[in-house]
Amino acid sequence: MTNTAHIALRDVSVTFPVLSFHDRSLRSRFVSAVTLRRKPAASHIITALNEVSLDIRAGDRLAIIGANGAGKTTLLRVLAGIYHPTAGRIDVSGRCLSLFDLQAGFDEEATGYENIMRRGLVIGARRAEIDARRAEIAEFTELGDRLDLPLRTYSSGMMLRLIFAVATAVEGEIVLLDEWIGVGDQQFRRKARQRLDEIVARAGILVLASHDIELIQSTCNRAILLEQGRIIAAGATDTILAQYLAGSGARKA
Ligand SMILES: Nc1ncnc2c1ncn2[C@@H]1O[C@H](COP(=O)(O)OP(=O)(O)OP(=O)(O)O)[C@@H](O)[C@H]1O
Repeated sequence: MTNTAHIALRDVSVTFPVLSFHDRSLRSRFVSAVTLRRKPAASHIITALNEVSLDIRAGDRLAIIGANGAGKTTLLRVLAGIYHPTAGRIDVSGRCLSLFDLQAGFDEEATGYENIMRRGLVIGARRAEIDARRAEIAEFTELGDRLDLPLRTYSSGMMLRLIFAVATAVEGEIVLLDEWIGVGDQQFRRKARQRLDEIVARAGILVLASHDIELIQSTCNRAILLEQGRIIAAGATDTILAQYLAGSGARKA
């Protein structure tokens, strides 16, 4: 299953039209209504990704590197199908397992067990698959009877255990990840890291968006450097990391 995964992006751009506070004000909406302007025009267009072209093939462990706001999360969301490109084209062959956007799909009032299903569906699993793995997921969380209680009664560490257990029980040929390795207490963290290593080893493609240099070096064999939504460098991990670190040093100096 691991050698057919492939992702191709051609000139992919993602823009967000943003209304300022003024545009959203009652007065502005009233003026729009009486002048029959349907919607106030967006006062800013934020370009989160700008003509990104990229091929990711089986065996690639790709790091997405860049400063805050460079477009890393946006690119992960495009790969996961959460955002559609405003322009350009994306082709993904292979099943994506999205291990980012941690809070998505959870309901505070639902029990741990109910949330296992909700979250599983959000990250791309099928209902039957989650049902079949329910006991295994529950065991991995080590939360026992607390899984019958509503999520609002959980500590943040307990919540992370649940998120992690669901995420890593699902198979994916393409694994999309950001830097949330440090889950839970020391004992759980060891177990989590081991589980994550297994998933990455099985996946055809790993895409990791991170600021964690050590994690990138130990996990990835390729990297791209994003700046203001554009790929400004691509190549071997060490080369691209060196370029990024030299650039961020220069920015601070
Ligand atoms: N929903 C949105 N609406 C408007 N602008 C957005 C939205 N999401 C992202 N942006 C903008 O797009 C750009 C890229 O954001 P993104 O979250 O992809 O950056 P990032 O590289 O992941 O940053 P960080 O390292 O800080 O997490 C930023 O300028 C951000 O403000």
